[in-house]
Amino acid sequence: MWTRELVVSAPGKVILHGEHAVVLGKVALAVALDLRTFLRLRPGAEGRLSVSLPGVGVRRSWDTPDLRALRERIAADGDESKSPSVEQLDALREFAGIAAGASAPDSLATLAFLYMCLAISAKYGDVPSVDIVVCSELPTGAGLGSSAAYAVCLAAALLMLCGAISCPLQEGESTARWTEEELTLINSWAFRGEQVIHGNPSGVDNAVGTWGGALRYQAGKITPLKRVPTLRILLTNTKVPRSTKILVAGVKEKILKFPAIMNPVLDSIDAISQECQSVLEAMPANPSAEHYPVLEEFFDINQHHLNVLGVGHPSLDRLCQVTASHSLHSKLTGAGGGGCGITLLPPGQYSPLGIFLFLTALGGGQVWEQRNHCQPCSGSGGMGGMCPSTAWHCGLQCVIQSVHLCVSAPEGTGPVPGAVFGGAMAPSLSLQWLS
Ligand SMILES: Nc1ncnc2c1ncn2[C@@H]1O[C@H](COP(=O)(O)OP(=O)(O)OP(=O)(O)O)[C@@H](O)[C@H]1O
Ligand SMILES: C[C@@](O)(CCO)CC(=O)[O-]
Ligand SMILES: [Mg+2]
Repeated sequence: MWTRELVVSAPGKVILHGEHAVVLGKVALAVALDLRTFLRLRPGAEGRLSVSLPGVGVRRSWDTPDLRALRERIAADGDESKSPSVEQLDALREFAGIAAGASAPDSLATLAFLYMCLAISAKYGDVPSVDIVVCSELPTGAGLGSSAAYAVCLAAALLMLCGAISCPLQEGESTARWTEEELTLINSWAFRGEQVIHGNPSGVDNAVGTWGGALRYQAGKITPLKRVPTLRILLTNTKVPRSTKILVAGVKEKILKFPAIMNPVLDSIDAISQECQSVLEAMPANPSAEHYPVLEEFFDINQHHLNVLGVGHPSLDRLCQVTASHSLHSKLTGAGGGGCGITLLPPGQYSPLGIFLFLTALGGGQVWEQRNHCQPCSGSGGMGGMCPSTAWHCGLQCVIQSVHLCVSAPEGTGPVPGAVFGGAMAPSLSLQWLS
């Protein structure tokens, strides 16, 4: 099908409002981040399928006849148009030597890979003889949609290998994207990958990973936001590990235990998302300061709600306290329980140096982190050709916290180090040549 190596890449995301409530059908607002996951595809030895996931320490290789036989075995245990069944996942675990109930990153990543590979090839084609490497700029399990970006890349690559979607990249082109129809199919399979990793995903993360940009998501309905103002958001990684699957299950339990208490909280989060959307769409491209107090209050109220749902963490409380002492407002983003928080930065008030100075209080010293880039390049870097180059945010070495500044539009206030999210700049799923 192709002669040169290909790279599929998908963005991570930040949820502004609506995490957890969106699982129960409420509205969420989310934007794509310019931190991406990259999947490299290379033709493999005939009859072998190899996968390497350096971010989670996986390196596996299987004979394709064995995978075909496994595929036949699990076909009877599930409906191909439906979600992965317990029986199918049990059979895949047994095949891969994964203990029942294992939820370590490597186990879930391998299971999602096997499920998607076999389910997609059963429906559209044959098990491919291919070499796959996935690496990411996103921290794993920190609320930035690493699982969804992984699932989106896998879905796109496997569907393309099986001929269910085109290979849109032509010689002479550097980057290509799939059609809306193809993206819809990719998104639906990425959702299934998320089901393997998350248990009960809403679908918002894979939607952002597929389409990029800024969007409103509710019960499977994806609506791009009409106008996205330039917002500066500070992204702070508490580095406290957590699992979205466990946090989502915990919220479900709480709702079942106290429905009369918890349902109004979910309704209130829904209202925050909707009000926030109205404010964002009413803001001009370069927003004046008057809208910020409202957005800040939304952050505060939602953060309290998320604590009520049981997905807070002392590290996130600390982020809120430290930023509040500088009159800034923060909330968790993604599943919570640690991971990342976001802080709204009103225009013109803080320079990167100013932010560095007050955030030292959070980390007790150095707060900026070396960011790993794994842009596709022709070098023979550590990740099998996806050469990880490095850059220092603001030139300051960092040990404890990772911080990204985000803006949503290229005409934002000067070159800001770190991540860019939202609107026109937010890149969607894409396909490139490796060299
Ligand atoms: N680069 C990667 N390679 C392979 N698997 C990955 C990669 N990144 C994430 N994963 C899989 O996704 C899991 C983390 O997903 P999880 O949903 O808990 O966190 P997240 O997606 O980063 O955060 P959130 O869901 O809150 O946005 C890991 O345990 C691993 O199985
Ligand atoms: C916590 C959650 O709402 C967002 C995780 O990024 C889960 C989901 O929507 O699938
Ligand atoms: Mg996830």
